[in-house]
This record gives sequence, C-alpha cells and structure tokens, in this order.
Amino acid sequence: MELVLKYFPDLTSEQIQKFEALEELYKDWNLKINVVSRKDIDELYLRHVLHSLAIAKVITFKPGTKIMDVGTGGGFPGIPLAILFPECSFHLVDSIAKKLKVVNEVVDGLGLDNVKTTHTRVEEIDDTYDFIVSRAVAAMPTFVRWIKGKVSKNQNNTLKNGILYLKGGDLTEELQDYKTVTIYPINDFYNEPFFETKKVVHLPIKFKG
Ligand SMILES: C[S@@+](CC[C@H](N)C(=O)[O-])C[C@H]1O[C@@H](n2cnc3c(N)ncnc32)[C@H](O)[C@@H]1O
Repeated sequence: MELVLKYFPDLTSEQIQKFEALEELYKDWNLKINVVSRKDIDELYLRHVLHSLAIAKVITFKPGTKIMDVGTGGGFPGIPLAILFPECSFHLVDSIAKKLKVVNEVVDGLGLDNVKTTHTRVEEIDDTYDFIVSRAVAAMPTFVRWIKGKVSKNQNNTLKNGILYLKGGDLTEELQDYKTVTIYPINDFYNEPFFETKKVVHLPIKFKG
C-alpha cells in the first residue's frame, strides 16, 4: 500500500481504506476462485493496482465520465480506477462468469456504488462510453473492431474520447496503422523496474455524425 501512496499521495482516507481492504478481499476470494496468479497476489499493489492507476497519470477523468473496462478479468484496471474516481461510472465486462463472481464480491466488499458488471462478450454490449479502458485482452485491430460504435461523442476531459489501453513491449508494428495514437511509457510516471517496457496507449476513436 505504501507504493500506491508513494505515487498517489493525495488519496482521501476513504480511498486509502478501500485500497487497503482490496488486498484482504482478493486474498480471500482468490483461495476460493483463482483469478489472480499467486505471484501477482503477492505483489498486488505493484502489478495490479499501480499498473491500473497508470491510466490516471495520463488522464484525470472529470466527474460524470462514463467508462467501460473490457475484459476486466479479476477487476483490472476497472476496480482501482473506480476507487480513484468515485464520481465516474465504471462498467466492468468479461466473458468469463467466475471472474466476475470475484469482481462482484470485491465491489460489494468495498461498497463501490459507481461500478456495475456484466457477464458477456463486449461485442454484445449496446451502449456508449466516454472511454474504454483495458489491459491484456486482444491485439489492437481486434479490440478496435469489438468496440466499434461504443465510444460517445461528448468530450469533457483533457484527452479525446476513445481507448486507454495498458500494453507492454514494442508496439511499433501493432500500432503503425493508427495515426492519432499516443504512447505513454509508464516509467515516466513510476520509477519501478516492473514497468520498464509497459505503456499506456491512448487511441482516440472517430465516431459518426
Ligand atoms: C488476460 S485476461 C486480462 C484480465 C484483466 N484485464 C487483467 O489485466 O488482469 C483477458 C480477459 O479478457 C476477457 N475477454 C477476452 N475476450 C473478451 C471479449 N470479447 N469480451 C469480453 N471479455 C473478453 C477474458 O475472459 C479474460 O478475463
């Protein structure tokens, strides 16, 4: 938890209490339903919480911003972001029910009333969002196809509406077709070896009309 405070020193006591409660909740639920690997559970704050919150180093979501986390798995990046931005709404979607069982338990345990979850493939979602966040779900061309028509036009934030994706490695080839993409190396925000090759990718989405 000190790691989170190191990079997010302005958390409220309520946010600190929720981030502290996360570890216990995940440890308990992970014993029953394994959604987070053992190594990752031991380094939950580095590998999951801080990594998810890298998106918040790129953008401060304004109150009322509507966000979908596609392929949330055990709740990342959606749950840490929902704690950090309690006045934004988060829709966490995954195609595997047992993962969402854990997410629902954590959401209830933390009393996160700005989070809803849906068990479905994202292609089936019929709604629009200001931003779509994600980590480790699909290659960008596939991902962009999945979320087509799901990004809304309203722009109240500092970044243009679209995708904020957590990705690692060399992205030159995968992202070469996207002229409007911006890549933020996470080690510009955090000084931790774990993030050495990791990035936040912002891809604004054009919409019709
Ligand atoms: C490697 S896991 C990543 C989970 C989480 N985002 C994280 O980083 O810890 C990929 C997740 O995407 C989900 N997924 C894959 N394709 C999907 C789709 N079309 N719609 C919804 N979820 C999908 C899988 O069920 C899985 O939970």
